[in-house]
Amino acid sequence: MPDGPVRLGDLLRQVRARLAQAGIEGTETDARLLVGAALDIAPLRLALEADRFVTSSECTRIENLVARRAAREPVGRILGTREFWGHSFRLSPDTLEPRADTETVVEAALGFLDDTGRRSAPLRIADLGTGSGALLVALLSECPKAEGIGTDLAPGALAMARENAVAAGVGDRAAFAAMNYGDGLRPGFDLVLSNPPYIASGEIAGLDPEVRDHDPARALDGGADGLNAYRAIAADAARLLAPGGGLVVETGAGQAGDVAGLFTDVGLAGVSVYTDLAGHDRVVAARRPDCGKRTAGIRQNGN
Ligand SMILES: C[S@@+](CC[C@H](N)C(=O)[O-])C[C@H]1O[C@@H](n2cnc3c(N)ncnc32)[C@H](O)[C@@H]1O
Repeated sequence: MPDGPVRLGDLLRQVRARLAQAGIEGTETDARLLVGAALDIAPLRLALEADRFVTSSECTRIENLVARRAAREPVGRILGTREFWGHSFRLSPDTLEPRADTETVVEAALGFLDDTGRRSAPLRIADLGTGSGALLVALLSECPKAEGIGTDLAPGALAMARENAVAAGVGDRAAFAAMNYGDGLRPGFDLVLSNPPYIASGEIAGLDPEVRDHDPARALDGGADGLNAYRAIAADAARLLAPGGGLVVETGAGQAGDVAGLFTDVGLAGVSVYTDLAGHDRVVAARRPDCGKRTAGIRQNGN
């Protein structure tokens, strides 16, 4: 960090160089978020103040945050919050930091509701392994008459999810409960969502430090082949879903085909795969057949 007076624009460039040296990609966004937080300036406004001088106490605050990021702590952990679907989610050591790719689950679920004309209808939604509550809160914020329940094994995650639901203005329609996926839930859900742990146990040691050292192990570890959670959810899906109800899950790299097979094996219909913004298979969706009624299938992106 600089010894003498420095302008904000120059300091931002120095922070980016320091983060790049530490092997971090996406330094522009990280630098803006960290410097913006230290100065209490919205990241998008920093460019407007590029010529102003940064005081030495401001430099110290920035240095503290940048040193943590250079040691590979994720920005969301440093700031204690992460944006998801336009809402701010507080994080704790018990919660996964929600990822932008997971918004594909929200898009697929909303596409399913729109295809069946139910986005504005009274709905029951379950989010299995809710973490920070990201998926449930996003869906409730888009579906005004829906109510939902998020489950998790981590009590700290459930407390944080509850807080996040209240902050997002959907707390009166959200409940949270400790259980193994949907084991203790009554049947009849219109939508079941999950972004479960899906990393194969043996791959966890090789993950980036941001993930391996900062996301809770329980949020990552999907067992020997990474598919344990999908087996459990598939086995309970026909019980949990109302006829015509949809199941939408996030999947990891190379897992979509296996998960689609698990869903087909338990009699779910309309099994479809959605890709994320990078073009990777990211989500598998299916529905419980609705005997006698005509319901739309779940679309693949772009169809
Ligand atoms: C990958 S994280 C997803 C968190 C959040 N849904 C999101 O998308 O950001 C998986 C979550 O599942 C929870 N979990 C792990 N095993 C579970 C189980 N057997 N039953 C319920 N939740 C579980 C973890 O505690 C963690 O919060």
